[in-house]
Amino acid sequence: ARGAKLYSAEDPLTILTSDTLKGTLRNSSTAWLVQFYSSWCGHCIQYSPTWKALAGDVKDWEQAIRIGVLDCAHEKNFDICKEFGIHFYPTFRYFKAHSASFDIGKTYRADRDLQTVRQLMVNFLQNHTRDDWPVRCPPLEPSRSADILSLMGLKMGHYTAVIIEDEESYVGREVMLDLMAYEGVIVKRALNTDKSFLQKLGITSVPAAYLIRPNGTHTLMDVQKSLRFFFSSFLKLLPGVHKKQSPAALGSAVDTRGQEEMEVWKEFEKSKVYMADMESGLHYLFRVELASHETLEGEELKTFKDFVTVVAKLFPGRQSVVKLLETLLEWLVSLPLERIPYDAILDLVNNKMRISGMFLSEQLQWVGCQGSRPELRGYPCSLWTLFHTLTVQAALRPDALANTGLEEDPLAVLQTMRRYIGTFFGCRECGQHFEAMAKESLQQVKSLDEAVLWLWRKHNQVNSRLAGALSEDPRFPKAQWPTPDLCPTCHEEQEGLHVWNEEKVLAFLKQHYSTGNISPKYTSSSSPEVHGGQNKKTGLSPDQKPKAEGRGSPLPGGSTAREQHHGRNGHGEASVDARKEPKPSMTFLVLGFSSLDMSLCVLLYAFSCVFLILMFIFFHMRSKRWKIRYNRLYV
Ligand SMILES: Cc1cc2nc3c(=O)[nH]c(=O)nc-3n(C[C@H](O)[C@H](O)[C@H](O)COP(=O)(O)OP(=O)(O)OC[C@H]3O[C@@H](n4cnc5c(N)ncnc54)[C@H](O)[C@@H]3O)c2cc1C
Repeated sequence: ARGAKLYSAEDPLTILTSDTLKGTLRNSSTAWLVQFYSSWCGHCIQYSPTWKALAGDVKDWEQAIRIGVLDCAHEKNFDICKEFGIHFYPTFRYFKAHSASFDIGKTYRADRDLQTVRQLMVNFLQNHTRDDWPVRCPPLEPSRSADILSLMGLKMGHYTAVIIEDEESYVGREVMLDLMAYEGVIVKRALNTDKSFLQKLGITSVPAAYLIRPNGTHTLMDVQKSLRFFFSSFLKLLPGVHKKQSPAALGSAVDTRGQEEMEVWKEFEKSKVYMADMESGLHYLFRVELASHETLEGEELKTFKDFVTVVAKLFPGRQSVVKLLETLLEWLVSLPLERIPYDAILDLVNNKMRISGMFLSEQLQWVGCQGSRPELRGYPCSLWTLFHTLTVQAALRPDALANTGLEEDPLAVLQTMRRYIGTFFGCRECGQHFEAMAKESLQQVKSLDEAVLWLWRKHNQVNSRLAGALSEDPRFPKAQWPTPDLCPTCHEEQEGLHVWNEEKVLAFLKQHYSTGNISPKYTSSSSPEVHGGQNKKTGLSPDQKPKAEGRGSPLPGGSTAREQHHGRNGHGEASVDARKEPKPSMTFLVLGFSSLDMSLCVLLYAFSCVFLILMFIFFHMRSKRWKIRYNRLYV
């Protein structure tokens, strides 16, 4: 279980979860801007300071529009992110106020600078109609100059500030929203189109602000700079102007329970590759990342099939996992469908048919990929590890892809990776960067060895781009890899400059990502005791037996790793894990059948009935004709 550490309860925004999201949005009196992020996504990590700063900047607007976040990498939220159709991170959704029915919101690009997003928020508010206007939001339309002039000299008991600006300006609307939570002042805006009005107020440049005092006297507002911040601060500091009591209900949606969990640090050797990382990566990829797609068809299905082909043939994993991948591949190849509901694939990945010796753990066990904080490393690290391993396996076992249609292609693994990353990888920015690198040089790769080196080179390019970024784990600084302590012979110097000895690098990569260097330590057991009735014959090879420490080892608070994975909260109550809810499948003779299986059965049953009836009619007619022809009506 990984906690939502990018944002905390101290930040001026609402942390939403699967328990609170729908209830918060349904019929809300305010509009909402929600960022669906993933705590492992580097771009989300980079963007989080801007999002927090934005939330602080518009804190006073919260009775009109509010800022929220939901971590799709938190296991508790997997299903809700799927329901909302979140495929990439970060995804920004805008939800109108007073939406009575289920609404998945409108997506827009908000990973931009703070001012642009703030102005987008103003536009969103103005998209409301009179009927669904957020109750406490002031009208944002400009006032007529005649209406403003009629206020002059009136004793109203409060200040009226008028921002005069041109049509494109957002300053007036922003100041109106900044002051909506304050008593003793009303802010209006007027456009600079009426020249005589400007003359009467003595305004020569816009934006400008005019102040009508509670006693009716009026004057130009005296601020040093004609900026939103200067106007708003001036008004907030006027005598008699103070903040209204904020409704106690605000912030009630915050739920950070279960997010403070810490995992025990697992000792590991950096010269090894860990099977637990790759299995955890496959678990996340099949059960979370791909599961956000309702169906696979066209290019997506082709990409998925090629990906399964490559992993089924090249993944040097435990027999139980390889069997699952091979079964999935056989099923995909034998199915002539052009469109596959992802639930059918999930049924297979979850082994609903209870096929013996087939199993992929549902535990996230990061070992070589564990981070010093929960939001760091994890899944993207496991994906790199998996693809490096696959390129090396393809080079070490060139016949492994025989009869798959990919056997002749030295680029098979890299092209599959490229398409997977571009189509399904949740971090869209990463996909775009990777695609740019592939476009530039992938075609130059002519052999399986060159493929291994290409991926190594590109990974190092990413490492150097991300060095010092917020997504960098301080305990695992981004460096050119392999570092001299791992491979001294890989490094040389020519005329004082560092150069790679690529021959040695290739040899090192082939050793590092070989089967012999993959440690089974910390891999989860697939025994029936732990996994509720899974088959006893898991097919583990003797050297790949998981060691004792991997089996539900105790974690802080007395919970096991498995319990943590399933979201045990801080109060010792097992939290509801919606993903674990049984899917509507039928149990017949102790076998699990999916709805797809049942539909096929019914279809086949109907076909056999029709076939038998036709056979009966055919033989009946033939025997009748025979009787008539030989005049044996008595037979
Ligand atoms: C295809 C792809 C593109 C990405 N693009 C971005 C991006 O644009 N922006 C962003 O913020 N994040 C991106 N990420 C995530 C980022 O690269 C890291 O995976 C993430 O920051 C976690 O870093 P890490 O410290 O675990 O090491 P990782 O970079 O994930 O490396 C994992 C392990 O691979 C080994 N390794 C390191 N370098 C090499 C190498 N050159 N060759 C072989 N093995 C190596 C090391 O053992 C290391 O621990 C991308 C991830 C992927 C899979």
